[in-house]
Amino acid sequence: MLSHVVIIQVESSARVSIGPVQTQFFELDSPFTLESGEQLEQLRIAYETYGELNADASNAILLFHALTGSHHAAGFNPEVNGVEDLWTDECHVGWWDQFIGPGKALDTNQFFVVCANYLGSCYGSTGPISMNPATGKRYGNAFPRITAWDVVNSQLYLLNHLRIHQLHAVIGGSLGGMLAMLLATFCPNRVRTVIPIATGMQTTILQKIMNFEQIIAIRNDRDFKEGDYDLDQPPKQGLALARMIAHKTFVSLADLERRARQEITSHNLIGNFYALSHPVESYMQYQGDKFAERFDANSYLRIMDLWQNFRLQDLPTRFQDCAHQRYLLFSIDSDVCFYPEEQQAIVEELKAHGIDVTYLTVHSELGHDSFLLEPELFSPYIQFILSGTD
Ligand SMILES: CC(=O)SCCNC(=O)CCNC(=O)[C@H](O)C(C)(C)COP(=O)(O)OP(=O)(O)OC[C@H]1O[C@@H](n2cnc3c(N)ncnc32)[C@H](O)[C@@H]1OP(=O)(O)O
Ligand SMILES: N[C@@H](CCO)C(=O)O
Repeated sequence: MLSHVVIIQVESSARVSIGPVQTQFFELDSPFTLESGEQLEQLRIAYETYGELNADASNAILLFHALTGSHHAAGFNPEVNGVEDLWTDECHVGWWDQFIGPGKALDTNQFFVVCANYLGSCYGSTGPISMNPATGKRYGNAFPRITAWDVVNSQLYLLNHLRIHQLHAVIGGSLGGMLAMLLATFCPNRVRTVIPIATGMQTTILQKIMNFEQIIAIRNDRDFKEGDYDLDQPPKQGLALARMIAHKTFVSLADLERRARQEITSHNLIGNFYALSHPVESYMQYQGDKFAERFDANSYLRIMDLWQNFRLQDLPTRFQDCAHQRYLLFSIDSDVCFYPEEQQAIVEELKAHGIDVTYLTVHSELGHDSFLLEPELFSPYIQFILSGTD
């Protein structure tokens, strides 16, 4: 009965949208040094904010998007300056619109929410499609390798610019959860509450294999040209295949079958020996093609690279400085991208270091992407922990 009431509240607040929002840009006024020691002459971070920062800047929440998301987390943003060519209808409504707004999980009546596009991505932050000041041409393949720390560090500069020295909370799902934990453990004094969702402390062997397959899929596209492709002729087939490889780990098999309409939109032969024979093939092909229209291959490879090499280092030492933090950690029981065992390992590590953790496994039929699609499963708990006083 009680959970029924909660669900009704979330559904009714979900109708209250934050409304029109605009992309903002932060530009660092000096070169940005990457973890590798290499320097980016210019650093630009695209971001959005929702709600108002209070007088003592104590109500800020930093939200990390996942692998292919963007800074556009809530409301309606019809365009992103400079990258219109990668901006599709799918992206107009923020990817966490159901979680952010008045009365929602990240309640903008109380909190100031910041979401920034990853360094290296393709939605407005400096990345492979940006102009290289040294050559006057787009970086493309010349864009350097980046690490998870580089993404986090770039966002710390943004927080400094916004005069936010301590976050009320940092939150993220999937790869975004890894970045949230990285920030929380490497900069413990800047974070009070940590909310990682469906994530892990290091890349698993299965993820490494899946990611490697995707990297090879892009590399093998003849249009890839070792990364020196023309943006007018990008390696769409490789990117589409990469998305198909990944998508089956983001969506449960049962839900994939349900999502695929009983229709095969293209009966094209592959070579002269195989025609699409099942709606799920048609659906997967469509998902791949749709993704190839909205993402840049070099950006995808940079983000894959940082995921492949992700590992939270020196945890025993780092957690010693995190005793003041509290965690709300979520597993999704049908997740085959970040299996619940990975979050259980996080819980054990936190408990071993005396860090306060609330651990919840939500039941979903949808798989890993549940955290993007089912606000009613997460929102009441997020609201509860965010409203806790220090
Ligand atoms: C820049 C941005 O922020 S992009 C938007 C934000 N995105 C992110 O943050 C990434 C995370 N988001 C996602 O991965 C996705 O949006 C999800 C998983 C949450 C939802 O995926 P969707 O593609 O919207 O939904 P779903 O998986 O049900 O697929 C529906 C599509 O498949 C098509 N489809 C269904 N069955 C078939 C079939 N048999 N054959 C061909 N196409 C089919 C539908 O027509 C529909 O097409 P449309 O997207 O053009 O309307
Ligand atoms: N499907 C989401 C989550 C993956 O972790 C994305 O593409 O970003």
